[in-house]
Amino acid sequence: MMSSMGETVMRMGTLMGSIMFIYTMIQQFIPRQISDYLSVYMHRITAFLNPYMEISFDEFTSGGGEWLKLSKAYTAVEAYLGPKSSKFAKRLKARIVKGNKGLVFSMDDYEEIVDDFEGVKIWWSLGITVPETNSFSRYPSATEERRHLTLTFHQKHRAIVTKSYLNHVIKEGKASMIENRNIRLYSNNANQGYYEYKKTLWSHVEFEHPVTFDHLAMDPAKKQEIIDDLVTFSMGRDYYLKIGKPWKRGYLLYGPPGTGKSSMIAAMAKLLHYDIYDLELTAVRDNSELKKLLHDTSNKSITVIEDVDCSLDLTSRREKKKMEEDEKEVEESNEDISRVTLSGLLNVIDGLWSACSKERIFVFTTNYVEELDPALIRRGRMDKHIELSYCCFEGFKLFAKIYLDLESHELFGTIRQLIHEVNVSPADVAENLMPKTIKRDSQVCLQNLIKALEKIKEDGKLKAEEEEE
Ligand SMILES: Nc1ncnc2c1ncn2[C@@H]1O[C@H](COP(=O)(O)OP(=O)(O)OP(=O)(O)O)[C@@H](O)[C@H]1O
Repeated sequence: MMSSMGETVMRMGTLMGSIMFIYTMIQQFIPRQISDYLSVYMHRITAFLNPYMEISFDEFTSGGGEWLKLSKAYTAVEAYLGPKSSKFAKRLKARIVKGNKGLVFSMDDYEEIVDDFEGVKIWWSLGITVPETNSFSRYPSATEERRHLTLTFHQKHRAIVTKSYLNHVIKEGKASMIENRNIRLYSNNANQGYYEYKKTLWSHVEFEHPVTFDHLAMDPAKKQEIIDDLVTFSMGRDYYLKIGKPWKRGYLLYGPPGTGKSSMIAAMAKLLHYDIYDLELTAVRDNSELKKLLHDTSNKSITVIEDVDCSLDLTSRREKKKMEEDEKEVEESNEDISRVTLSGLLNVIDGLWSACSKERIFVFTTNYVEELDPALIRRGRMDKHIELSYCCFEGFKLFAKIYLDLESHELFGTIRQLIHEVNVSPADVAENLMPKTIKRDSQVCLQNLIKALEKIKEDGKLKAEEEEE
């Protein structure tokens, strides 16, 4: 059925081609006025005989002057067709695209594939045009052959194709582009490119942190609760629209050093496939620069302020300094100091502009939650407070499984007891359990950990005795 429809379209094309050929021949022997008059009818006849319509997407659009720029619509359609092409097209092109996880497939030139949308058949084909130009161009891209993707469909489906199908194609295509590209880690060390257009507020690297939620040692029920919360948020577009609130969520991660706050942020980004914007608040000059920076982040992203207590401390220290020194001196010494205030920060999280973006997550981390201003972390601003704490026996078992492939061992009992008695961070457990040599000797690794835990216990006792005295 599919191929017979394809053949029908092809036969139509051939018929139209023949009619146009005959018409062109006749045109040469008849006067101009009659030819113009006939051409109106020719279009009507061809439209009547051919019930199929075409929409095409050009690979390049004009970038001003002779420059051409890659069309966003074409790229999205190409991304949408990628998986279908690798499944159905007989000839494929494969290429490596910078920032993508693997090879990117697309259909080869003059290839055609069929798509089905709510029972409507749509044909996609990839064609090439070579621009006719005799002029010499300094910009080769303007004269090179250009590709275009064309979709053909029966005109009775015009409404469904133009209203629903194309929206679906662009949306899916963009989602697939995000899905397939590597996560990026941005930081606010301004990118000082030589050229003006290369200067950006954020610079980025590919984010290749291997940690996922599977690697995080924490209470399994709590872990699952966080995963569910994140997934529900990422699918909450309609919910946020319904309740009339911006589609954003704040997480406050707190706990002693080495309990996995940074690791959890990496796992969050991996789970949702969001970019991370690591905002170093102390490097931001003032509230208006902060606003610009936040404006410049993309949707589907996590903005992180690590050790937020330290960043905001700086503000109060500066204020004290201001009182101590005379105004002029302060101005000079403050040139390199951040003037970001708490209210400035609250404004960018909650202010009107925050409603202009979608799918944004804010994460603040701190080792000292009690020192934070309540206004900063009140529920609604930081929707979920997550405490990351000392290592429990479950956490140790996860490390033993990952590092040593051990489900159980006679030394597990001793370790369970010790972990119960001392406050030890997951980072310390991981560090002391990790094999020190390439050869993984489980017995030695477990004994190393026991020694470390016993030392922590001893140190704790000594400290307690000193305090008593
Ligand atoms: N809960 C955990 N699960 C698995 N690994 C952990 C956990 N906590 C810490 N680690 C390990 O310890 C190291 C340090 O952890 P991480 O930087 O995530 O902790 P942190 O809480 O952000 O520390 P800090 O407050 O000092 O920045 C990482 O290499 C990580 O692999």
